[in-house]
Amino acid sequence: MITMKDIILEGHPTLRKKADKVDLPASPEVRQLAKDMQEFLVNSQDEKIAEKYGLRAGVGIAAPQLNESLAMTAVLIPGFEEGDEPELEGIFVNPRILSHSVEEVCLREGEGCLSVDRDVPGYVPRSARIKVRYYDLDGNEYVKRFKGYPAIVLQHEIDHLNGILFYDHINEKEPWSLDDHQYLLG
Ligand SMILES: CNC(=O)c1cccc(C)c1Nc1nc(N2CCN(c3ccccc3Cl)CC2)nc(N2CSC[C@H]2C(=O)NC)n1
Ligand code: NI
Repeated sequence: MITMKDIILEGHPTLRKKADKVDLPASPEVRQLAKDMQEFLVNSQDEKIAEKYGLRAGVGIAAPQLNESLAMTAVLIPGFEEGDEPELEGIFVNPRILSHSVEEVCLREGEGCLSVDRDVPGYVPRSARIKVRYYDLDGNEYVKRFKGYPAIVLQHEIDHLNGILFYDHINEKEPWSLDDHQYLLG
């Protein structure tokens, strides 16, 4: 199982690389990596398992964070109530943002990242709505639109595939400022 020692931290060069495209249909190794990434997210969100193994909770993880420079990310955003089906769950292979809104949203509390083990305060402006083309492990193509928290999480994870970290987007001079096309979420 993946634990925090497997997740590389800022300063590691792989986090700043553009990840390679995944050959599809995916090899058994890539399928196993995808499975391990999904399992990590489930474990990280389970209070008992997270506590037992010292896992930081996440709703997304990208292969480069495991020092695998591959364009693949796993997302698991739980539903609002216990027992609800997830708000978003899946493996996104070779994702590409095809178009996005001018309007931007920020998480009210800022963002955290499994590869950044410090607090970096400030709003992280992201497109409020995105249209994403991606593939599944068998090579089937999908084009879907996302908004709200799922859109934020997907942009955070797709950034990892392009060597971008969340704090690259924070306004250095006024980290908690918003201009007139930026809104708070949540
Ligand atoms: C500095 N202030 C903050 O971080 C911050 C502070 C407060 C609130 C938010 C909302 C913040 N922001 C933030 N909180 C999250 N989690 C909230 C808790 N949750 C979780 C925790 C426990 C069980 C199950 C779950 Cl689900 C896991 C996810 N996740 C992200 N990000 C940024 S996009 C990718 C995503 C990610 O997975 N990061 C590791 N940001
Ligand atoms: Ni991250």
